[in-house]
Amino acid sequence: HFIRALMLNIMANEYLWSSFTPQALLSAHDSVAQKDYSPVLPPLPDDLPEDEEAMRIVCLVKNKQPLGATIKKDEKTGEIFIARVIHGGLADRSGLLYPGDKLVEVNGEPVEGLEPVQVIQILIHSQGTILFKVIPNSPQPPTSQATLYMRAMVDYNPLQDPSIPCPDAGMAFSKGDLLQIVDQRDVQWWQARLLPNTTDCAGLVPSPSHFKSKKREFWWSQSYQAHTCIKSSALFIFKGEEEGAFEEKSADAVFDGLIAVCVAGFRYSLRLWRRRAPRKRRQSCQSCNPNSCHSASTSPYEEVLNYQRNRSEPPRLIVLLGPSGVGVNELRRRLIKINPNTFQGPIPYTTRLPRSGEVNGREYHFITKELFEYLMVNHKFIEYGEHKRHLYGTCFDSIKDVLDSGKTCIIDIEPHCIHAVRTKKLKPYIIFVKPPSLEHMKLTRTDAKFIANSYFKTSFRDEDFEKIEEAARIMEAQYSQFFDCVIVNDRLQDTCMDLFAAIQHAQEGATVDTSQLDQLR
Ligand SMILES: Nc1ncnc2c1ncn2[C@@H]1O[C@H](COP(=O)(O)OP(=O)(O)OP(=O)(O)O)[C@@H](O)[C@H]1O
Repeated sequence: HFIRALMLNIMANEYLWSSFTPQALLSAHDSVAQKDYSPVLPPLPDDLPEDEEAMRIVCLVKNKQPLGATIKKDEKTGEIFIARVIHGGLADRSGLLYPGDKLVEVNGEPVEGLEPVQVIQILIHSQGTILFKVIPNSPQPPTSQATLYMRAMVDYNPLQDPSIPCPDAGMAFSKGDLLQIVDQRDVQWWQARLLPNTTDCAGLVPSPSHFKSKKREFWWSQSYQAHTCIKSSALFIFKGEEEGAFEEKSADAVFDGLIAVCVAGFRYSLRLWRRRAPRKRRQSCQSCNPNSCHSASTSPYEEVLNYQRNRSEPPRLIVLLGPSGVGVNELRRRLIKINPNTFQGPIPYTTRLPRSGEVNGREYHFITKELFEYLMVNHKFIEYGEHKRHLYGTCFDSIKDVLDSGKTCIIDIEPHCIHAVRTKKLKPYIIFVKPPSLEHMKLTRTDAKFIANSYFKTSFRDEDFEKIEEAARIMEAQYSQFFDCVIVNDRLQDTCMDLFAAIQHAQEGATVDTSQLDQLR
């Protein structure tokens, strides 16, 4: 006979036994009392019959920690077994209860013929100590599994999932959450912890295979839309009636206050294009590029690694995105203006001829239409479009040039281009610039001007703030799983500081001069 006893604390009111499904949750709140035992426990039974099967007796004393196990009934034999031991729970840490162990008695009451829910009731109504008598499952080989880290691409709520074996043992998560996958032995149900709380008891989450087999069920609030690629002919085009609102370069000068290399015309053209009603414009995109499609799947998770930058590596690409008018360009411009040796934007490509004073490779890379189209069909652009019959585009090579120079490349993109930049090489750090409350927008944007649909700079009206807020909500609902950081653009100076700190964090290991922080004010 193999008998082991363990004195554990349990508190009855902390039980999670709320599941009354056939595979009911067996979860008590207890912990190994390593040191002091209170109350003093009764002696272990010494009158065990000689012919009894090998048994293990586990004596528990209630406290606040979860037992972390589930039970289920064998429908054929009526026997009750431990179905699952949850990683990090007491059962797991004690090493005394294993999946497959047959439950014989709880507090001296035989469980034979009982339903799992009745077993749970015994536990709920138990005071002080609880004695489990189990017939151990055959010894299980120790498992050595690598811990995986995943980013959730969907929201999940176990309480709305009819397929989970035990909702109370499930773990809810939201898009963008980081999960530590601690147990993948069950192909359908993984065990995971929600980072950064690595000491918590794990919970059940659906595995990707489960997701595949259950993807039609309602609990996946799947708002992610796989990117649709368009043919190279689908450029965004400024037609006659929109032309002439500004001379492109002078408009940059008006808007940005400086005509710098980093704020060249494509940016402005792109912003004009973005002003067009979505139904009028057609998106260009890059997501068919095989190098960038790895993340555009409909998998519920995406594997991630802890990033520790090697100093010999180029800095990560910094991507800003946010609803139009929230201040993305203002923030990018300020960062680059104050730290031109640290930050830079990519030089755009264009098919138009250089104007007086413009230098190839400074304001733009001036190239032929044939070359532009060649680059386009070969997925070399993140975004591209046509303005006044000239093509403009942001090319991956321009980003690479900045990164190779050791500077941090900052770009701002439309959210549908996220997939294009999410490559292992660029390791983009995606920062969502979020508007503050309507009230704060009104307070802080009193002197601000933005480009309205008419393409003329104008002051913000209340309805513009409402549109920004609504656009931010939609963007967040659809793309938040890709955000590495969210920064609320309330007071401009504070936002600049936050942005600077976030970029510094992203480039951990990089030499970002913090003495420049004051200049951002
Ligand atoms: N935190 C802020 N406080 C006050 N004014 C701000 C703040 N952020 C931005 N602004 C001002 O709001 C206006 C619009 O900002 P900006 O042009 O950067 O918007 P955007 O997000 O880049 O939009 P788009 O890309 O559509 O042009 C500018 O006048 C800018 O100076």
